[in-house]
Amino acid sequence: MLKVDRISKSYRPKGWLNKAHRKQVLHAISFEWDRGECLGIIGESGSGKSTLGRLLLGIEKPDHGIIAWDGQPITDRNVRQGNISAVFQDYTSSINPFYTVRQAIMEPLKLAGGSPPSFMESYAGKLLQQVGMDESYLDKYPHKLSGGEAQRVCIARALSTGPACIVLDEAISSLDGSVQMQVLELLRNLSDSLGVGYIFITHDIAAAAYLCNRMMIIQDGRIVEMVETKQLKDVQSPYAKELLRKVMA
Ligand SMILES: Nc1ncnc2c1ncn2[C@@H]1O[C@H](COP(=O)(O)OP(=O)(O)OP(=O)(O)O)[C@@H](O)[C@H]1O
Repeated sequence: MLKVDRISKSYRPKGWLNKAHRKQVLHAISFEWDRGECLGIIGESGSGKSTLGRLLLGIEKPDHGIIAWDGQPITDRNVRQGNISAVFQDYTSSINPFYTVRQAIMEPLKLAGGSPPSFMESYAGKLLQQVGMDESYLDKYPHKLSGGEAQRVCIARALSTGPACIVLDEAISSLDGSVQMQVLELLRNLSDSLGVGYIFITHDIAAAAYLCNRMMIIQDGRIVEMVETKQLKDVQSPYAKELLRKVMA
């Protein structure tokens, strides 16, 4: 289980001559994520969603507070490995252009070490099938893939280490409408078949409602509401009500 305990984060303003105070981006964020669950983190641009995502992945450290996986600090690479992985919005820069699909999918396992090459050969094909692509893609390079296919490859790569949790940061935002729906369906099916859970970071409350069982709504780096998706229409905070109103309009 992932436990986020009163984390805060600030940044120095950009430009090293800029003497303005550090900007507080996250304020005392606390929540828990349980195995198998899909938690949506919803907020408008600049609310701190991606910053929170980077902290959850241990890419950056909070100024204060602790993020722990089964009681161990997430900043420890060994704790993250095999437990938590990520899919980002920009699938084009997520895949090394000189890697084949096979190499891209196997990259995390190779970095982790310990898997024999013969296993990785057959495993790459299996992962590709799990995301709805056939093995003919294994030797293709990323520029030959559509956006939806490239994002499926990123999902296969995120699955390769058998994580319990995948952090999806605006993972469908760059895809066309119908492809977004296909990827959402794929994520739902993978959760049902493999038991993998998600932290789904998005500005798109409708997409989150489709995939997530619970939603955390953040505004200016603060949690304003934590709500079960089935109770979404009963949100209390004016900000969450306004977000919902925009979707309904
Ligand atoms: N490395 C950084 N250095 C300085 N400021 C940063 C840095 N990363 C984020 N910020 C600032 O933190 C605030 C929150 O950014 P963040 O990207 O987390 O928001 P977001 O909700 O994900 O927005 P978006 O959906 O537009 O990406 C913004 O004001 C941003 O400029």
